Amino acid sequence: MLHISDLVVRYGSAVALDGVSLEVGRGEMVALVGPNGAGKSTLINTVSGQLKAASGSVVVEGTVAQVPEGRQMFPDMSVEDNLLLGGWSIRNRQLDEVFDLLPDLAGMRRRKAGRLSGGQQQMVAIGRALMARPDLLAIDELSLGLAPIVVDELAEHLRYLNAERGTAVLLVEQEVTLAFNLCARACVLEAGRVVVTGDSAELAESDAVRKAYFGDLAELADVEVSP
Ligand SMILES: Nc1ncnc2c1ncn2[C@@H]1O[C@H](COP(=O)(O)OP(=O)(O)OP(=O)(O)O)[C@@H](O)[C@H]1O
Repeated sequence: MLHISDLVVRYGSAVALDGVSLEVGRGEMVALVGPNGAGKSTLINTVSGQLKAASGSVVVEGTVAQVPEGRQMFPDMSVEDNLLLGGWSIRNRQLDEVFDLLPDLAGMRRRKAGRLSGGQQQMVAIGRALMARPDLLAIDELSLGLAPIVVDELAEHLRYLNAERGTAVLLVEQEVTLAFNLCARACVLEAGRVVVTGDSAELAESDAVRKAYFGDLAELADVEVSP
């Protein structure tokens, strides 16, 4: 449902993506990993339409919504009003549907977003993106600044969303163990190019991938990868 072909994106004369091709199937969860500056955010911002391609193509069959890096709440607005901002483009706003998927949000709907914990804000950011009823959810850094237990809970919500609604997920994630556990397939980017794309379980067992791209994360070989 997402077809990226030979994509080139530049910032002025600097090339951030240099001929990237990637496919995401309907209902598939794909992780995008790689070192700092590899082009992960650039790719996701191009998929969501915030950046323009210099050449190549991005085709999405359906709607895409992004959970931006840093969550980008309106801190003085309530959780509910933050969520409603995500539903501006559809007539029948989907608050109840989002509360079904993320029940904790219902209990905090009247609270100011700025008063919430980082994990709660991330849940609001996911809920806000879901208000657009996306076929593809593009998430830039799910775990950034969050405690592992909070991240596990968010990951469980994403698994549920994927299983129940068939929502595809493109996940940019620094925590490779999390990315590989959550997503059956992964794409490794480096310096604006795809180094390897494949089954997360196989990548986790690949010495070359571990040593070259994930430094000393040797425990990856022992990670159990969910189907
Ligand atoms: N607004 C910008 N103007 C100029 N160069 C940029 C801009 N944003 C990103 N870049 C450059 O583009 C390249 C890719 O950056 P990008 O943020 O997409 O990488 P990333 O993989 O998401 O990195 P990180 O993990 O640090 O967020 C880097 O060399 C970066 O310095």
